[in-house]
Amino acid sequence: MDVRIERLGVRLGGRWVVDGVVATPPSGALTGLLGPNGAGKTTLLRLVAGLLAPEAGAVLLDERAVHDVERRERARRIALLEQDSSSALPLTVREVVALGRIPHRSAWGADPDPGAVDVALASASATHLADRPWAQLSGGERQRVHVARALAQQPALLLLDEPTNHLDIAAQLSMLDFVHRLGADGTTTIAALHDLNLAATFCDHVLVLAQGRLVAAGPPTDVLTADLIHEVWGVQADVLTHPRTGRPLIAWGRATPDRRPGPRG
Ligand SMILES: Nc1ncnc2c1ncn2[C@@H]1O[C@H](COP(=O)(O)OP(=O)(O)OP(=O)(O)O)[C@@H](O)[C@H]1O
Repeated sequence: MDVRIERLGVRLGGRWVVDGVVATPPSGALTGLLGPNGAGKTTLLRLVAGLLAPEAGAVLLDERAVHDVERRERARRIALLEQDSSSALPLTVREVVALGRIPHRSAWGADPDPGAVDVALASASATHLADRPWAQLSGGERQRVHVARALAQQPALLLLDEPTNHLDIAAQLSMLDFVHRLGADGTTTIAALHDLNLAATFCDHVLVLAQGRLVAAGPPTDVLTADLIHEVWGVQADVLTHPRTGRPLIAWGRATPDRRPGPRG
């Protein structure tokens, strides 16, 4: 799916928390949405999903404003994994993941891809949890299931808010690798991530937000420089080159105590 973000802005609590963002995340690729706490990442994802109405600008999906896309089509084509979306559902894990298939079912309940739930469970390293009661899972287990439910939806646009939260390192790597490979089928993914090394390893493109504004965009190798990291996060870092992947490899130094992160310029 093609996504175009045009001078997008919204105020919450009287403050512009997304402010004049212009971006075109590449289609069929994984874009990392980066920025300090409170930068506006979640708000931007909700605007792109059409869950929040902008006060300025627009989000265009395949050249149509997201609010003009009919609800059922949105439910089928856009998946949003929200942060800490927990609930006490009296369901098994397999049943929770199957909720992601509802928009695809025919009027009489048939699923056009009966294997989708199993593929999604495997992609989120959650196959072994399939028959467990959802309510009894640990935080990381629940996060795997949330990711699996979003993947089961087989969306054209996948929006992930901190999908690696609570996951152990093996689950983080295999999930991001799977999500990256979805691009080959044309899925456009935007993932808010805090781990800049994971973003550097898996993302084709990154958008960096600070105080609601877009301060940098492009391939991680161009964007994730020591200067940018210092300006946005107020942290000293050495940016090396990964010996195998050629991607940036960030070695952390110290936070600069009196540095307030903010937009560049
Ligand atoms: N309903 C609301 N009313 C007022 N302010 C809000 C509301 N929702 C979010 N904000 C503020 O908007 C700013 C952006 O929040 P958002 O959740 O988008 O940031 P984020 O980049 O996702 O942060 P984090 O990395 O901490 O998850 C924050 O300062 C937050 O306090």
